[in-house]
Amino acid sequence: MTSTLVLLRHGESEWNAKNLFTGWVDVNLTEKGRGEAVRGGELMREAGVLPDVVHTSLQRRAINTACLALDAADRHWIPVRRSWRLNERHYGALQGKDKKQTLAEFGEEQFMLWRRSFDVPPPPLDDDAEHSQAGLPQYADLGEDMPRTECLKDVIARFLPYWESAIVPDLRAGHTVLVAAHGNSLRALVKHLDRIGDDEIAGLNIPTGMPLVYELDDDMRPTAPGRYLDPEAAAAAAAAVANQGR
Ligand SMILES: O=C(O)[C@H](O)COP(=O)(O)O
Repeated sequence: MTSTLVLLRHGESEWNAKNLFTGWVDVNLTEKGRGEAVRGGELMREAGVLPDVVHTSLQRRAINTACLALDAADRHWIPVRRSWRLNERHYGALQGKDKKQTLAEFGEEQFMLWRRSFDVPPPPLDDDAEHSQAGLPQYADLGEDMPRTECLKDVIARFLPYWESAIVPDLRAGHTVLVAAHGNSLRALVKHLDRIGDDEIAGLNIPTGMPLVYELDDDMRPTAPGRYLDPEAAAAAAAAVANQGR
């Protein structure tokens, strides 16, 4: 038996539009981002890929993307589960900083280490800093798990327990599962599914609002490479993500 997994990065956010490092800052979708989410749902409906259950992060750009996409696919009524483990990578002291200015200030090598290396996190964000999430009610239960910065390795470490304990059981039950999340939490999942190496993963960029569909076997291994429902638009949008800051 195979099961179907659909990955959907949120549509364009207000800080994507301003080219700011966002991470755990809870910004909303832009009008364009809302349109991308609706289009993502239409693509799912047209392809007959109809989620039975949705998992989202605790961040409104992913939550609202899931609502808009599911509404467009006539699947607004399915059960929903949310976890901080699906949140965007915590971008540490870079949260709120302009990507272009950061590149100009620190240079290409450091910029890419912070943005795409596997295991180099940006400097941590102080709890009393403007863009800190420390003390927010949605994270009150995290205790020691509350990040102040993360690299992709850290994201994988906090994402995989949720994958195993919450998403895999839904897939094993035969459900088509939608995961509505973020550029780097989805890079973590794609790295795991496609067994992408720690160095190679730097080249993977996930576009906003583009459903990416996997068929998984009983061992939760992809039977074929993941396929974007609109491959041309996805390739162009992924290239735009890669070029942020330039
Ligand atoms: O948090 C952010 O700034 C974005 O959602 C992802 O940014 P990145 O593509 O620069 O990692």
